[in-house]
Amino acid sequence: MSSLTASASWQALAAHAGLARSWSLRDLFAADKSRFERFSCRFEDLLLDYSKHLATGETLRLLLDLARERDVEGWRQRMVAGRKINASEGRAVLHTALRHRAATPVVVDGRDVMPEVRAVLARMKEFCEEIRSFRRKGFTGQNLTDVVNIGIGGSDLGPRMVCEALAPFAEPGHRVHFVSNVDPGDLVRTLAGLDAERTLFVVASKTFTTQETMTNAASARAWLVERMGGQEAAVARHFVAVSTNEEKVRAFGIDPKNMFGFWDWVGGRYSLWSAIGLPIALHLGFARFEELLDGAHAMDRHFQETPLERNMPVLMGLLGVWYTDFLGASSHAVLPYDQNLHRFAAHLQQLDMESNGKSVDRAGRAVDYPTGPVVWGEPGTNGQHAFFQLLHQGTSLIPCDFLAAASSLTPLGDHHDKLLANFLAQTAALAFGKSREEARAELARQGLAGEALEALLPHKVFPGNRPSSSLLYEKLSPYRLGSLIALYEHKVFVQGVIWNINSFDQWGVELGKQLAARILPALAGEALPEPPDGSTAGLLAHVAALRREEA
Ligand SMILES: O=P(O)(O)OC[C@H]1O[C@H](O)[C@H](O)[C@@H](O)[C@@H]1O
Repeated sequence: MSSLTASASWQALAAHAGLARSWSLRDLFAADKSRFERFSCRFEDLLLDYSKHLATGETLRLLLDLARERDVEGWRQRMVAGRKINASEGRAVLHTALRHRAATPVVVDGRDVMPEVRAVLARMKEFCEEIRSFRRKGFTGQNLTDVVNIGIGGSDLGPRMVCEALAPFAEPGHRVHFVSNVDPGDLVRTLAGLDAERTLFVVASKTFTTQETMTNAASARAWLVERMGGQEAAVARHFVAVSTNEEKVRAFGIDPKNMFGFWDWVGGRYSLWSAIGLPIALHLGFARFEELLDGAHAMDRHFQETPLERNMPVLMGLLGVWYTDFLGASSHAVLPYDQNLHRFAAHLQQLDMESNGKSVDRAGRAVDYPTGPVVWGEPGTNGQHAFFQLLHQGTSLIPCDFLAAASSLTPLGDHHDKLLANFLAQTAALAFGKSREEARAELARQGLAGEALEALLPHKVFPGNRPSSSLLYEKLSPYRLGSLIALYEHKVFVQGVIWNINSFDQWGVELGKQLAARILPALAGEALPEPPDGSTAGLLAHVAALRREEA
């Protein structure tokens, strides 16, 4: 047994979970008229309603015991103080410094990192103003109207999600595009609609070695140079880089004066607050980017300063642990009833699954408890007409997060009321279901009786007790979005601490990269130094045969 599963608080939760299986949310609400007040928490205009969870006051008490026993408060302090909590890479974890808006220092290895952070922000601001005012022109003197971000993973998902979410705040004049996939279709289709003379490329890569990004960047550069009559000098006017690796940026042919730096203490999936957020600032204006940082900083302070009982990321993290480790859930759905957030789940997938998809603890020992769940989701109401059937009547327990704004950024007739009615209805339907008796009475009202009624009845029952959190805010804004993203970052952190894993490395993505590099020559018809496994060999042979047929 690991020290976690052997701990008193874990054992108490395991015993308590036995009781949870007989609870009904209808009964829990009936027994406590103030359940909503007791099981909700506020941060500014953001409300977390966690009353529709399979949890009692005792559950929360035991989960908070677990959090204290695992020293969530100590780890939190170590993270923001710049201690090297990413031990397998020997790095500090300081995305909070990127949005640190106070005048106080943040020290790593005895050095205050804030002057550098502010210096890069100042350069980003200046660059944004030059581009947005059209003072900085393209090589042929044209206005630069289109920005293409070339990056993948953390160098794509965060900025892309934020640009999509905050598009209603964008001022006209500049369009932002994102290219991530090495599939030629991504770059080819994006470039097809663009005029090279008016296009600025942002090559975004922490390492500046990622195969997809380097391949896309090289092809984009070739496209540009060709359209500029072979003049390499055009690259300096049309390419900037965002990276931690100046040497590789230089080797690629981008002058470091066109580079925006960041640091090894920023994880890729936590990097949208750094210069990786440049496309956000170019799209929305630098002031909006700063509002995003402000919102995240406010959530950082809430996370650091609020007692665990009322601490939103702590509560969300603990409820996730409750379902994953004690009630057998293996997935978690994120369902924004806010179309602006249509890429939110995609960003959270990397944030959560790359952080907590681990099966060894900090010391490298195999864990004997489930860790990070599969995170997935789509915006409502679309999901209702697709996969909600399984949420309501399937055999899996899938806790859900619903996110909704009280008011729309783009109001139109009664659309938003209908959106909210659906959000409220779905969370209630999941929690309270429809009993056999209710279904029977409904069918009888519809004129059914006897065998026909009995045959249909089981299909019409909704078991309920399907848990959800609701996150309700006034209206999406750069500030509110910043705080929502930071909320999830800290939720993931809390869970990583409980599970005693390093949430900040990602060794699991390396093997596939190594094998792809080994296999690549075979696709160009070269013999491999070592024969691949039988399946790979068979698939390669089939690719070759299909290509021969095509030729
Ligand atoms: O920014 P880059 O160095 O190009 O990395 C891009 C992405 O690829 C890697 O394989 C990691 O899995 C991600 O964490 C990272 O965000």
